[in-house]
Amino acid sequence: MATAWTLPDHPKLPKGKTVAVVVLDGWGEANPDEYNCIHVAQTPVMDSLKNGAPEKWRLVKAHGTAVGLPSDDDMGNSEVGHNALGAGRIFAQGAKLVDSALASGKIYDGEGFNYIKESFENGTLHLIGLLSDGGVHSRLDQVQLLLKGASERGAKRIRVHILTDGRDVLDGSSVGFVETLENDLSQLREKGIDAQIASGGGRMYVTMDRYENDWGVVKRGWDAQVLGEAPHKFKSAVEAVKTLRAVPDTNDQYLPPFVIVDESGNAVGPIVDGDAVVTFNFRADRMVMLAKALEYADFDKFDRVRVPKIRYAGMLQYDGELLLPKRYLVSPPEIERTSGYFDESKEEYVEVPSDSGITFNVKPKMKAVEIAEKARDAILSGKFDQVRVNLPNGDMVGHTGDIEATVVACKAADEAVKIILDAVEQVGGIYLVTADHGNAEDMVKRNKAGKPLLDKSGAIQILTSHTLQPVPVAIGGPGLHPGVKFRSDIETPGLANVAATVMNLHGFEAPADYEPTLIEVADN
Ligand SMILES: O=C(O)[C@@H](CO)OP(=O)(O)O
Ligand SMILES: [Mn+2]
Ligand SMILES: [Mn+2]
Repeated sequence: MATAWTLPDHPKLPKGKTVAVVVLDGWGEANPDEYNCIHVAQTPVMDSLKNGAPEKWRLVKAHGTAVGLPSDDDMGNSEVGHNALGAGRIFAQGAKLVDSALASGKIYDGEGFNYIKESFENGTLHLIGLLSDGGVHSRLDQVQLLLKGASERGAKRIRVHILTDGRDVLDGSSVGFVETLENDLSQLREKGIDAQIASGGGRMYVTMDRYENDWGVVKRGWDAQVLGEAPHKFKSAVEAVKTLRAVPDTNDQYLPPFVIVDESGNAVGPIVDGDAVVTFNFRADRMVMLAKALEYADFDKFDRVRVPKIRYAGMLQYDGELLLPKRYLVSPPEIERTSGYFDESKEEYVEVPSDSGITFNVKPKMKAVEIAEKARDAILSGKFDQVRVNLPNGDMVGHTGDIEATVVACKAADEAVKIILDAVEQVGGIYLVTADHGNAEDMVKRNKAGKPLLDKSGAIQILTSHTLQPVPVAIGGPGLHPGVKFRSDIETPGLANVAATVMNLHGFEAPADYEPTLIEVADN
């Protein structure tokens, strides 16, 4: 059925104003202290927006159930935050869909599981993914349930290929996750199932690259997982992670690839013809490159050396347009009628490539100025009704855990906002500034009372991850109708309320099933 895209006119707000939607990545609101890099940094532009509270500045939820995650203990992330921003409604996201499918057992009735199950009799089941309870890309408890479910349904030989995290969870937590998994696998072995960890590596250095930034990352994983080859060989994964972490300047995110070998030095779990493979991340962006390597017959991104004939399924389908992978255990959320990409002839996408091969604390300003100048030019061109821009600094530098660098990053993002708002001013436009989730506003792990936690050596525990904090939404600009202000009757809005708000700023009413707009227009 053709979708009707026509929106009703807004009864009071005019059309034709250029609207700039600025999304600050990893920019939440938290108590001002020394671990709040946004507070420590000089951010005069964002500070002045905040002075517009409560009518022109407010907070919205960017985590948990407000963005379709299983619980309010789940921090926000880019995928779910941008989905809520674009969809204007709350759809259950990957994490939640997998939870439901596992709880109901439906995951085992689906086409995807039945497909891989064919290999259980004579082949090995390989599980590849991020070993963590971060809940951004994957969750350990889901892997544990899948191991149990698959072994109860005939998997006799299982190999797990782990990627250590340290980005959504504390650095150093890899050891505990590996110990937990080893314990589960040894229980399976007691039941006569040949189950072991076969390979591993840190997520940012092995396998989980994204946007085709560096295929070398995926190749390192391929060599270990498929070919059974890696520079480091260990008898056990606990030993591997402990030994590799002891090398100065290493961390969970960047552990080098390793394989587990048997008494004779042979890799215990290369992927061979007849095996089944499941990539257990539910989030797509950092698994889709491996999915291509596993599934495509024609593939020229690196030399795969040996391409095993396998039955492969993703936890979810990672790319709905490429239908990749063809088989998957759980169907991804069906998000329709979004305010996102729908007409190539009317939209232009510009990517300013990030520096590659560095950790962003080395260059915390990133390409903020370049990005802001592109946005400025787009606004000044008069060609676009809406210019949407993402400023990555707070998040990408926040993930490094480097507090000083994150302060520099926040200042750079603020300066970029200034360039964009100045352009809005020049064209008589409107701006809406928000963020997709928190990160830079809190760089330390805290106890329930909010006190920073110390590690054994008395140092603070650095928080590299996103947070549970709300994010700001600010509106303004010379084109904003003078009567527009934030409503006070929506008590706990979230990112999903932003889409209807933006539609109003363009002079339209949002579809009835969208989450309500944040603004009202006072008569004057
Ligand atoms: O880097 C990533 O993959 C995630 C954290 O795991 O961050 P974001 O959601 O901001 O992309
Ligand atoms: Mn983000
Ligand atoms: Mn992030």
